[in-house]
Amino acid sequence: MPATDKSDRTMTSVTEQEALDFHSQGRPGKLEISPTKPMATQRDLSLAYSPGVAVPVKAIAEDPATAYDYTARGNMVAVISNGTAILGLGNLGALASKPVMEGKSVLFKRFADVDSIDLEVDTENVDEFINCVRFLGPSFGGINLEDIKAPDCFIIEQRLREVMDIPVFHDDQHGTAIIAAAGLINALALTGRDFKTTKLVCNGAGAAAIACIELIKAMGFNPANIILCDTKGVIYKGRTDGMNQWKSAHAVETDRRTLAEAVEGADVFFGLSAKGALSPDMVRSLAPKPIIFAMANPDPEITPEEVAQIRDDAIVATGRSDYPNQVNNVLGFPYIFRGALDVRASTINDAMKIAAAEALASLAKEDVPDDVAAAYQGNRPRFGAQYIIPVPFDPRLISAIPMAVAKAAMETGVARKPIADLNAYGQQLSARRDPIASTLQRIYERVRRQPKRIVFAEGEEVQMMRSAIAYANQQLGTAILLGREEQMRETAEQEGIDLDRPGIQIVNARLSKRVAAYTDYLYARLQRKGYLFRDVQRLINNDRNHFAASMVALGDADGMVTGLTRNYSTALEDVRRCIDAKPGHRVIGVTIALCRGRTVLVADTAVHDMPSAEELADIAEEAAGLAKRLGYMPRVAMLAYSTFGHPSGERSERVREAVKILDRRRVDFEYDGEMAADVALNARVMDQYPFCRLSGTANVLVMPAFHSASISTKMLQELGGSTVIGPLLVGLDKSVQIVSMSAKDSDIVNMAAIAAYNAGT
Ligand SMILES: NC(=O)C1=CN([C@@H]2O[C@H](COP(=O)(O)OP(=O)(O)OC[C@H]3O[C@@H](n4cnc5c(N)ncnc54)[C@H](OP(=O)(O)O)[C@@H]3O)[C@@H](O)[C@H]2O)C=CC1
Ligand SMILES: CC(=O)C(=O)O
Ligand SMILES: [Mg+2]
Repeated sequence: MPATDKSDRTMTSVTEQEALDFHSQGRPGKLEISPTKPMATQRDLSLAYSPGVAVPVKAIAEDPATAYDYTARGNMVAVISNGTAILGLGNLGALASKPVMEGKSVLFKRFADVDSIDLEVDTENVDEFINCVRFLGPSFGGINLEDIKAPDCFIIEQRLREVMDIPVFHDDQHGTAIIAAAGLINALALTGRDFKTTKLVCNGAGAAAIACIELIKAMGFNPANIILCDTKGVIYKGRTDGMNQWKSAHAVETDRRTLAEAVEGADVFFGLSAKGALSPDMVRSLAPKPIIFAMANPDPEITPEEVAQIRDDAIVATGRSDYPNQVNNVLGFPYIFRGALDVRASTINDAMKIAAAEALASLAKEDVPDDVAAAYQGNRPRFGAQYIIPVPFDPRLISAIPMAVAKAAMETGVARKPIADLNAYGQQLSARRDPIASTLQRIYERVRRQPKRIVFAEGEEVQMMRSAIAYANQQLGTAILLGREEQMRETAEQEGIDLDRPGIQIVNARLSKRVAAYTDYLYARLQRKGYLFRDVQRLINNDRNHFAASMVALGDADGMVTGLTRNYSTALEDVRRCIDAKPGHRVIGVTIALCRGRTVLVADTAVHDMPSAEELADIAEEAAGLAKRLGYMPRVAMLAYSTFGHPSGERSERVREAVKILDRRRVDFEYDGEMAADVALNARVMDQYPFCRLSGTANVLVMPAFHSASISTKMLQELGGSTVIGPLLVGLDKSVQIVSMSAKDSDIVNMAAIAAYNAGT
């Protein structure tokens, strides 16, 4: 890892502007609420609200346990803070803590499919806080307390645990402790140490630190070998200044008084304090092969680069995602609550915490399979100093941790709804993985291994500049911004965008030495299609799409992304003047729709207006090919309004004929039709056609015409709450992707990554 200073590091992973834009773009903030039941008709309203709602009300009043059947309670966790210890930023108040709490809520959903809402409670008074939270029990299956300063957090958590009958879990304490313990188990094993004789110094004696020390002691770490420090130095027996009962419980007999004295010869340093607290001299004074967990956020007690400048025998972990060995509670809280909720645990006890830590530690020692390697940005990790703990995106976590937690809850008698079939539970857990996340991860990982040069054709657009920077920052390759440099720089300056960074190249079409080559190339293609040489010159000089597509066609770039300033079909026409279909292929658009854990590819969403039977068969082949490249086993449904001949009608004829053509072509994927969308997507409806050749519900839908494809995917996005990616252009001889005019930065970066992926990684 190159040596950079701390501020550089912060800036190279994401810029401050990127962080603000990320939070403000679209709907401000990071989460929204969406209903799980239809609310469309009078009947829906009668069921969901009065009078229907009275029935579950009475049922719950009679038997409170039925609240788990009739309401969202069982999968709902509140993330609650008063903002008195926001990360390592200190007491910045309840309101300022909201971005962190929203973030924790979305991580619950993203990683473990736990629904969550953030609640910021505007009081620093412990009793007021407790009184506010204690009455919220009926709303939630669990309470995740966050970023509340010590010692208040200890009192708050203890009292709430006593009065509430659902898990109350202070994440900064126990989440952190579980992850740190897992990392420690592995780091000790790697350095040949054990819990009994290792000497550990923990800087910080707040929420996270006290809980870490308590957990590792509960796991067998020798209490006499742990020294705790805070802002006043070593916490020794007899100290009175700045003490409280929680610190006193860990005070030791020692004549060391400062952190510098404490760390001398220590094997392990835990930092749960503040940025920069561990000095280079202190690092020097640690024992051979020291273990340094600098866990303060967002900036650690010392950076891995700083340690590397001093010694090369250390195992270093931080709380950040942009260094190896991220010891951060994000690895824990989503999965721990998943397991606790699934068995309706009344609490999260030590046995469940230890089980989670051990499961996490074991996972790091396992071989990393292909689909998991994607989460590691292409560097398949092997258990060792740079990989003591899995990354948060590791898709195995959702199976391993909740299972361990649920089992421990059952074994210790706190599970109110024990799981009878643990195998089935394991499968349910894997099904909760977000499928597109792993698909996109795979794409990003492959591109990182073979970075590509992608032209961002509308380089003067602010969104393109931001996306290009994100593309380069994510080490996907070189982002080439096409446009007038002066204009670009002026806009960049106004918007606070720094274009002079590695991975960004600016190409000014008018000044490019390649203009003549591109003009000759395009003229040769268009001269018999009614274009004069000067028409082509104008296209190359004035039109970014023609210039960019010619760059790609002549190998000056590997792929391109465009579409922000022109509608899809116009941009596609521009590109098609410069680039043909791949020999033997047909150019089509495929949209990826993700809804409720399912991914379906819909085609053709871009090119063919009313495809013939032959064209429908081609579309099926192209879409199935893309599905395979994305790692899916295609099951293609040829859609129509009718199913296997009923109702009969001329419009379904083409689709039926397309199926026969696929039969004749003997294609190597599953397909059938014609069928209606519900037959294709609903297993119970499909069962009514036992002769249907699909082995399961379809994951590729070939639409009978462009209008049905376009209308249905747009409806899915707007009404169905689906995430929709695309249309992805498939079948072109060179790699081009066109975004929609309303694309967000993240859409553009995804499309650029897909263009890079298709460019032959
Ligand atoms: N990686 C992870 O997953 C997590 C990391 N953390 C990080 O741990 C840190 C503490 O968080 P938390 O426990 O919630 O906060 P608290 O406010 O509860 O505790 C902070 C503790 O740090 C001590 N401290 C602060 N600055 C220094 C310093 N320069 N030298 C020595 N001690 C210092 C304080 O000392 P005193 O008692 O004297 O005031 C206090 O004991 C934060 O940086 C936070 O981001 C927290 C949770 C999870
Ligand atoms: C990670 C976390 O919860 C913290 O730093 O506070
Ligand atoms: Mg926290």
